[in-house]
Amino acid sequence: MVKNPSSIPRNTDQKQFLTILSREEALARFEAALFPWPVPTETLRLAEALGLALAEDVVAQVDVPPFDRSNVDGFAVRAADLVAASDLQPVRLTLNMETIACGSLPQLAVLPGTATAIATGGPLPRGADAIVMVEYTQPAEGAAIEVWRAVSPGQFVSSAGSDMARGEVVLRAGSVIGAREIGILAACGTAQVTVARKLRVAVLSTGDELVQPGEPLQPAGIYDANGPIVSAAVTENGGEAYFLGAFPDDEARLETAMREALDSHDVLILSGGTSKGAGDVSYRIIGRLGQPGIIAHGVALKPGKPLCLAVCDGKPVIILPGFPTSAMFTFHDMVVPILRRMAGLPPRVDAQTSAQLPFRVPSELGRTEFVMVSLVQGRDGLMAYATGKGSGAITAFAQADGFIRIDAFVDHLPAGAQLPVTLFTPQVKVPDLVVIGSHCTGLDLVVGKIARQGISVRSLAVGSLGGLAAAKRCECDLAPIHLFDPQTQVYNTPFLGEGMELVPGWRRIQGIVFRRGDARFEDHAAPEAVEAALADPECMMVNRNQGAGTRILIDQLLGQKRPDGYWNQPRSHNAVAAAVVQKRADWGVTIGPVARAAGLGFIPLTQEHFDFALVADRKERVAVQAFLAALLSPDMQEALERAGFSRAC
Ligand SMILES: Nc1nc2c(c(=O)[nH]1)N[C@H]1C(S)=C(S)[C@@H](COP(=O)(O)OP(=O)(O)OC[C@H]3O[C@@H](n4cnc5c(N)ncnc54)[C@H](O)[C@@H]3O)O[C@H]1N2
Ligand code: MOO
Repeated sequence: MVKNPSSIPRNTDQKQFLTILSREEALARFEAALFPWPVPTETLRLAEALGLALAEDVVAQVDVPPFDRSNVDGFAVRAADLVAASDLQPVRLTLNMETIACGSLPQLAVLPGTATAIATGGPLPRGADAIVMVEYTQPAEGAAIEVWRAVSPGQFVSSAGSDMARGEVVLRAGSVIGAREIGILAACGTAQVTVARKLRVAVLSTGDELVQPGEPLQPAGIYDANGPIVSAAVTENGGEAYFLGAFPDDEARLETAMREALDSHDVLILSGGTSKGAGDVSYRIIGRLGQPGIIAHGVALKPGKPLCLAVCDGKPVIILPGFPTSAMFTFHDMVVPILRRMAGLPPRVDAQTSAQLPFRVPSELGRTEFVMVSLVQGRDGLMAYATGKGSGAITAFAQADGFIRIDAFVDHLPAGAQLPVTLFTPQVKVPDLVVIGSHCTGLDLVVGKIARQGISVRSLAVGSLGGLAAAKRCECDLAPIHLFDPQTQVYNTPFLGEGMELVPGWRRIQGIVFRRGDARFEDHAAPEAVEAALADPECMMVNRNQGAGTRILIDQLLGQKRPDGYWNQPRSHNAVAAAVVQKRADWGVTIGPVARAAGLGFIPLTQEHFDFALVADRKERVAVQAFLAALLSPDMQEALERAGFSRAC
């Protein structure tokens, strides 16, 4: 990050920055500098070894089962005695005077013409070669049984070593120990195993602006998301994360922290400060930490270009880009394979599926681009909606089902392209209800209610027109819309396509927001307030983007006027409120609930209709019915009113 204007780097400061390598080249160089790496091992009790990889092959020290064992309750016999046994001609066998239970050692041999009672799991007595099930016998006079079934030799007997034989390799080095592996080890009497010990990974965030979650956010502060993300991702991939905190861009302090981290850990992962800002110091420190130092700084990846990979005296040091989505993506794509190999774990296997793009996806030439996507079921298969809000947005990664890859020399993918999608989860999880269109905090209330009923909902914010297009293609159940038709002066209904029905939602009051106490607005009606704002050259507005319903309203208010701030055109209601709260603007237009939540003054302008275009074909689906019932329920109507929305009459 850049601290102050005087520290913005001039060209001469930048010669050491970013020699961009391809992803493959960067990985190959990193691996060549790091491996062979002596996997650190430790010997642990079985229960402690869960999730770790075996460092050595495990050889069975005993036979399993250790003796020939009966698999059923019945009688140990000699098969030859029963060759002629049948329903009509049962064979009589004399009983030996013992019963072999589990754990009891047989004392008497089974001689021709005799049988010994035996339980499931009991050791086979000398002389016997098969078991006859108790169901095919009945007691006979004089301590004997009658048997009316023949048995073959070995029937219902597991012979010693048939499961695992002494000396056999039962688990190979590299196997990850789960419940099944623990079963194998316990069954052959192994109490301790030598495993690759968990990698000790030091995690450190950098940036003057970073504030730890739970602390108050100062002006221009940002909560440290990367620290917790990277720590959790290290743990998820079998490492032991040590989060050392967020450090300001102070070269001396950071260097001390990095040296200490490297002394006591196997790996050091930082985030932030890898790009071009003069405050970006961590990569400079690496040069002094050990040989060979930086291996790659700059990878032709999007997101993730400023990734920095280094090896300092045998230990990897990685600087992830500061933007959380870039940090998460580069960690999963470039760092996880290295960590797993260092930890003796097998490579991660990502599941794949195939899906179609609903929209054209532009891409930057020269960088392999990874675009996060959310999957929904379309008419002819899965559709992949890009969830991109830029690498600064954390939800792009968190809400995605997977990602698509766009080659470096492709500048866009056309709408309708069928592509492989790499999944973040082992299987595609198609949600019960899909809502695509405009977003509103009121929608969160309804979705929350049905989610508590166990219905999974995917809600994608692509704007009203994007929602209608998805509804037309049958990719969603409901499209939330708020579109005003100036010709008919009617909201939403004129925009419905074939096969769609209107489900009334709620009304949102659009109004002018201002900071309380501003005499240009306080206690004025809208026309006077706008007049006062336009008359004052110091008064700064914040606009909305083209295509937003709110923008139509603002244009009506302004007529031909273009006051200062007109070209600041954020894309959301909340951004308008934030601009006014933070004094980057003095007024703007947003909806009542957002104004109220931001503590701003509010002059109502008009009521906007927020409704749903329902895909009629999907109306009878259980999840759709649950949504409609939740929407109409009296408690939901009350909750919407409490949040500042009014009923659709
Ligand atoms: N002139 C150029 N500027 C930038 C370039 C470029 O090539 N030329 N690359 C851009 C790219 S791509 C990325 S990615 C970012 C990464 O920059 P840094 O790694 O130097 O990261 P910072 O500047 O420190 O921070 C960027 C951004 O992320 C926020 N951040 C940082 N750490 C955290 C954290 N732990 N938790 C949450 N958010 C964090 C930080 O506040 C900034 O908003 O650079 C572009 N710039
Ligand atoms: O490459 Mo950066 O990581 O996209 O924002």
